[in-house]
Amino acid sequence: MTAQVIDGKAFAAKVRDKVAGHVARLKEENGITPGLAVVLVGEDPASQVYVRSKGKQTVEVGMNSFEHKLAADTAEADLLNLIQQLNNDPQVHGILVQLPLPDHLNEDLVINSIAPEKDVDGFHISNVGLLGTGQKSMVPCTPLGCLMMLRDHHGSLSGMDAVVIGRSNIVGKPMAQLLLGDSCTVTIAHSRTKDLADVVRRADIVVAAVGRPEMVPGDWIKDGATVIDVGINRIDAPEKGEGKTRLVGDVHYESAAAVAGAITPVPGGVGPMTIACLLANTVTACCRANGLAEPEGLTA
Ligand SMILES: Nc1nc(=O)c2c([nH]1)NC[C@@H]1CN(c3ccc(C(=O)N[C@@H](CCC(=O)O)C(=O)O)cc3)C=[N+]21
Repeated sequence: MTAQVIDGKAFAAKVRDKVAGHVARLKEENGITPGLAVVLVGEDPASQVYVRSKGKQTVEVGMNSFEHKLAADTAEADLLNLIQQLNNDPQVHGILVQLPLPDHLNEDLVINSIAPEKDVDGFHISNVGLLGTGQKSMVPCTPLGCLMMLRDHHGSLSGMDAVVIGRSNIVGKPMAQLLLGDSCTVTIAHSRTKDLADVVRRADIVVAAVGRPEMVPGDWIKDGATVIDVGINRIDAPEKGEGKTRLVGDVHYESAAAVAGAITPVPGGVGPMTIACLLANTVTACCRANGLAEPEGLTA
């Protein structure tokens, strides 16, 4: 089987169009402009590029973007103060603190100081608990984007065998919760899993989120399975010239695409959906904050 390519870039553009429509309606009918605040601590160049692209897309869908860049040696109390200000700012409906934070800052403490209803990353313990108990919450962007693509491709996921490789709080665990919520039989595999190849071979849906370049080979994939590749790994590409690099996923694309039923590429798969879902979560948060009906098809 040669896999159908699930075009995350095109899907993300559709999600952004929907978001833009809701933003326009909020402005026109309610006089409200959704706002997203992004906090970046430190000068990591990759993070800077990424924060810039989030800000640009936020403005493109008609929302307000508030960027806060803090020095790498910012004191924890100062960061907590800023978050408190954003929590209290009625113009700000979503708050994202770019991770990872410098070592001297307590990530859990910082994340849990964000007002849960403004936590558009869905990382606050309240949102984690709400998701785990099937209650309305803010859902982490990357798993939400993966779920949207899976639902779009399959319609119902009920009864399917899903294997999530990776157990991070950011992707693996919430992804498993979402799949369970859609009535999949879910296995969470990780670095200590015995016979990982056999576990993956049973899966109708494979979500790879480990951050190890091309670690899942095609011969682990069941014929016709759907493969969602969350990994974004930059590796050397001497074939492109000296010092050149390229992006690869956690899945070995060519060999997996030869057996899978459908697969997401890297780049152009999960990555663009993550940002689109961040915008979607911001609109959802804005509607909830104002007691308005929330947009359909943009939440889990
Ligand atoms: N609080 C927080 N929330 C995050 O969601 C978060 C974070 N911190 N820290 C950093 C990671 C990374 N991340 C990416 C999202 C999209 C692409 C993306 O769109 N990638 C493009 C390729 C971009 C390129 O060419 O480099 C693609 O896959 O097609 C990449 C990386 C979100 N993160």
